[in-house]
Amino acid sequence: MSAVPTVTLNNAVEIPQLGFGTFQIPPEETRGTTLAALEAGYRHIDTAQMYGNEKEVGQAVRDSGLDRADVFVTSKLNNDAHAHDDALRAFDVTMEKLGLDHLDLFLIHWPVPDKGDFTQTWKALEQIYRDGRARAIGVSNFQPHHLRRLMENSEVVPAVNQIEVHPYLTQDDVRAFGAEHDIATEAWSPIAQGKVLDDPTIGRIADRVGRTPAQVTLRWHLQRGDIVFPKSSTPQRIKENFDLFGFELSEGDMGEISALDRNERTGPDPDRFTG
Ligand SMILES: NC(=O)C1=CN([C@@H]2O[C@H](COP(=O)(O)OP(=O)(O)OC[C@H]3O[C@@H](n4cnc5c(N)ncnc54)[C@H](OP(=O)(O)O)[C@@H]3O)[C@@H](O)[C@H]2O)C=CC1
Ligand SMILES: O=C1CO[C@H](CO)[C@@H](O)[C@@H]1O
Repeated sequence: MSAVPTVTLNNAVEIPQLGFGTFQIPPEETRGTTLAALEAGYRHIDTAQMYGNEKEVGQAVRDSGLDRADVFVTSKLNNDAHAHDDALRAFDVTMEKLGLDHLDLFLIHWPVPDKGDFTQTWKALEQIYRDGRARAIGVSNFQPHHLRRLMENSEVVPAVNQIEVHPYLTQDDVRAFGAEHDIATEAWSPIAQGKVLDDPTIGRIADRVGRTPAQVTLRWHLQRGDIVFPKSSTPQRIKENFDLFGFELSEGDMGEISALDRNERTGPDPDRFTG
């Protein structure tokens, strides 16, 4: 099994560049599916209060027999808990559900406008970070204007910004802003929930390198330097999506895939989403 590279976050914490996503895995399946991912070699699990499966993710991590220090666990704050004290309480509930003594990364899930000022929410996350209860804190679905406002009103720079990125939505501007400010980009829905897998360009490259369209797409993300966590409930795909380290895409392949950008989202637009 090849070792997964890590990305060094702006506070020196190391995060495995390839992880496992758990959105839409029903709670009753989450323990088994997450254990299958850990068994396949994944050491980074992405969940959220919104996904309703934190308890089962925590159960899988605890039942895996792995050292806690060897598994990187992320969760995200719900949109209805942005008030400062609500955020602190919601974090406590997350930790109770997970049954873990600390979290590796805690994110503000969305910069929702009507649920309180996210700079106040961020102060709660800073407190959690300073108390050592989360090793790193970050945001999700923030546009550069949200990040600017956050950084003007806070001390800790977010370690990551988790945004939708895939070949049909390459997000060059948000990623460039992150790179400039040492905020790592995490790419959610990295295969656009399957929508890019029938793309003829990706198919042609996959045929040429002898890999699947999903592997080619995930490899494209890794070579761009982003952090990814594809979701699958299918045992064979869980393994397939982890097997990304025995091949490389050429500069030409990378360029062709990046040129597929058509600014097409599978999820909500952060400037319109109200939670
Ligand atoms: N911060 C945020 O706002 C968001 C964060 N996320 C995070 O990102 C993770 C990944 O994104 P997600 O939206 O789940 O979408 P993905 O892009 O990871 O796609 C998942 C879908 O693709 C299918 N699939 C997975 N692997 C393969 C494969 N090798 N071949 C063919 N089909 C495949 C899965 O089917 P099957 O399961 O049946 O195998 C599932 O339907 C989430 O699970 C979540 O952790 C996601 C959305 C928003
Ligand atoms: O994490 C998430 C899962 O997907 C949902 C629908 O796209 C998002 O709203 C949410 O942020």
